[in-house]
Amino acid sequence: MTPAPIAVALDAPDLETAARWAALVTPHVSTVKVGLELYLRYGPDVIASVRGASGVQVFLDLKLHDIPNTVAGAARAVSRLRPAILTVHAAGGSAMIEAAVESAPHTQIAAVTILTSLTEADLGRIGLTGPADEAVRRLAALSVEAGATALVCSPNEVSVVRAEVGPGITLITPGVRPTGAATQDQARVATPEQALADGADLLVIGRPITGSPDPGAAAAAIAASLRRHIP
Ligand SMILES: O=C(O)c1cc(=O)[nH]c(=O)n1[C@@H]1O[C@H](COP(=O)(O)O)[C@@H](O)[C@H]1O
Repeated sequence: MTPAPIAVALDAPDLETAARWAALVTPHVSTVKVGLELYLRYGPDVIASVRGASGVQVFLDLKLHDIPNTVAGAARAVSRLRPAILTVHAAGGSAMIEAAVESAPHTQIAAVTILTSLTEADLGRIGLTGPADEAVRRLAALSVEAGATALVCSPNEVSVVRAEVGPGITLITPGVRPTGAATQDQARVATPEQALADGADLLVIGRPITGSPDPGAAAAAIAASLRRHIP
């Protein structure tokens, strides 16, 4: 069976746990995601550990956000690890996104638009007044113009972003919660089935899978539900 278009967020405190989660979920999902917690603790070695024998696609979520020269150097430094995807913050601007794209030619650069943990009230407080989907649409357009071929947004904005950027861009949505699951610190959320139906290409799901007593079974259940809803 083809693995489901899910990136499991391996937000673990230690490498052994992350590698165990990765081994349990890789039969069911296309991708595993390494974020700041693991990378800052273990560095580049973490990539090989979670890739394991399966050779699953690794998404390196470092959310780079700095001046173009610094981001270029950082993207170059991690591109030798050959992550399939690397995140940068869209709010770093066009030149910064271009620098990342040029410095990591074998990695897909994904621009994070507006964090899924932010409400519209939070956005107002940081000076981004107006509906979240308008800010997300604007950042999405800017990022694609700068050469990003993937975008990160919440499932609530995915249809607006798809209409803006067309079919060729990979849309990645965190803020995904199966029906009844706790929202935790996520603010703009939807179910996996809804996110996919609205046009997402890859769903980022962490705690609803890794917080389960059996992460392999939790990943398999979500994958099966996606197959039932979207053939
Ligand atoms: O870039 C991301 O992956 C990301 C962007 C965003 O806007 N929101 C967001 O939650 N994420 C990441 O997606 C994962 C979500 O994890 P859960 O909330 O546990 O499903 C975490 O690893 C976050 O770092």
